[in-house]
This record gives sequence, structure tokens and C-alpha cells, in this order.
Amino acid sequence: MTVNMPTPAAPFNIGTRGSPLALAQAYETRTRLMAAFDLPQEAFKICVIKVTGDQILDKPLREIDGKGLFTREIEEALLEGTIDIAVHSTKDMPVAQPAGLVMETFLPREDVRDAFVSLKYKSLHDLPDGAVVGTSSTRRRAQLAAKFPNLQVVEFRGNVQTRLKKLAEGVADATFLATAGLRRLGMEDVPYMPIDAEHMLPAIAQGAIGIERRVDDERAAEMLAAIHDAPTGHRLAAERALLAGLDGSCETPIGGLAEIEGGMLRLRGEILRGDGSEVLTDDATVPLADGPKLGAEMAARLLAQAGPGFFDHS
Ligand SMILES: NCc1[nH]cc(CCC(=O)O)c1CC(=O)O
Repeated sequence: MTVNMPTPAAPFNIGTRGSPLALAQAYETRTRLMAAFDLPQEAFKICVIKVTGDQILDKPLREIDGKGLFTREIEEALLEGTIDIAVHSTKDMPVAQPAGLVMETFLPREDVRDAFVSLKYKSLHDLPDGAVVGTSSTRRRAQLAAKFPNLQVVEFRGNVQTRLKKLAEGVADATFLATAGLRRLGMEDVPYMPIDAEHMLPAIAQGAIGIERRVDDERAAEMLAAIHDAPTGHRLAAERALLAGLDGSCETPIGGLAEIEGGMLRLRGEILRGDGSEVLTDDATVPLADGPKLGAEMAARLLAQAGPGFFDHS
């Protein structure tokens, strides 16, 4: 190690949003860095940064100019040097970072599956006709409309805690959350049932913590290299290439999942019309190094099948 290690007097500043899930992810990052370099907790400082998106809770995000709503203030702090790294849910991040920043470090991925969450029913298949399901995800909404047209879907925003409170208040019979979020928050007492990817293909990068840094910060680069998980990196490279090729954001109904099977990389992709009336899927396996190429090719194949206007009127 050629770099100056942080000390309690000059700590390494870890930037994060203030939601309980974001904090859990920042703590996990700190724990891994402490272990990798045998540093005390005091050599790190968790810096909570307020972002615009956390202050607007009354509207679906797609009705706001969503670009950077959850990241702008954090990336500014990173560029200014107030923080050394920023910890994110990769799922919520655009595929390209602003000039001067990179996100190349990914921690070992959690469970990628969506979870069915309900205080009244055990699983998705137990929901009666007309049951009310709350979600703000265009992907989950379209997937449900395609497979369970008899459910009613209502808009459901807010963090994990808020959504659970809404369920308890009876605003909906069930909701969907990422299993990873529930696990990271230690919410094992919440009644949830993970849904296999073949029934509900997760969001691209679901369950993966990504860490952003300044491109020219060699100390941060060396420190992050020690906690990077290569298999997760390969999977995300393929998934994010698919997302980039589809020109999608987290507000487009797209599912995607890369897995490593017998040393090969399998990528599944899915795009949906917003109302669930059409679902296009693809599934291919290539050598690990070809993941990004496969992602780009799969995007092109899906878009060719979809034709113009597929994502309109979502
Ligand atoms: N869009 C919000 C968001 N961003 C990341 C997670 C969960 C953790 C993850 O997927 O890494 C969630 C909540 C959810 O979808 O239930």
C-alpha cells in the first residue's frame, strides 16, 4: 500500500443519504474498509447528505424532473472534496457518472429478488381478484399487469419504513420491495416472500451497493480496490450495458439479471409496455469477459423487436 491511511485525526469521509437503508449500506462499506486495512472505526466518518428527492414524498418520481434528484448534492460534495467516496444503491444510479467521477467498486451482491410483502396474504398467488397492490415502480407495475391483470395497482412511494406503515394502515393489501433492502435493514420480522427471477425479473443492479469516487483520487481507488467484489462487477457490467443500450432509467419498465453459472455469464433481459400488454424477453450465455458486449447486443435485439414508441404512454 503506497497511500497514506486515514486516521482518527484525518478520517476518510464516506458520503451517503440519510435513509435507514442508505445508512446501513454506508456502515457495511465502513466495516469492509476497516477489516481490509485493520483500521479503527474512528478512521472513518459517515457524512449524511440531504438530497432533494428525499424531501418530495407526495408525487411519483416520474412526474418530477428526476435527473439527479437523489445524487446531485452527494456528487457535488464528492467533486468538492467534502467526502472521499459516496455509497449508493446501484439500482438507483444512472449508467454514466458526471465528469470527474467513477463508480467501479461493487460490494458482494445481496439477494437480487423482489419480495412480496403483505400483512394479509402469504404470496402473490394468494391475492384475490381486485386486491390492491401498492408500488411506484413502472417495472413492477407492468410485470403485474402482464401476469395478474385482475389486481389493482396504486401508487406507493417512500422508503421501506413508510411503505410498511401504509400496509399497516390498509392503504394496500400488498407491496413489493427488494429482498436486499429488507435484509440489509434486518427486517426479518416483516412478512415477506422472495419471488424467483423467472416470475419477476428484478431491476438491473438490484441488491448491489456501488461506490463512487473522484477519478483522480488514487488513495480512494486503492482503498476501494480492496473491497471490490469481482463477480458482482462482472454481473453489473453486463446488466448496466443492457440498460445503457436500452437508454433506460429507473423509470422505464425494464428488468435484467446477470448470473455466473459454471464460469459463464448468463444475462436475462426484459422490456415491457407500461400497461403490461406486451413483454419482450431475451436470455443468453457468454464467456465472462463478453458480458458488456452481450448487454449491448441484447439491448439492440430487444429494441429491434419492440419497434418505435414501445416505451411511450407508460
Ligand atoms: N428504489 C429504491 C430502492 N433502491 C434500492 C432498494 C433496495 C436495495 C437494492 O436493491 O439494492 C430500494 C427499495 C426497493 O426497491 O425495495
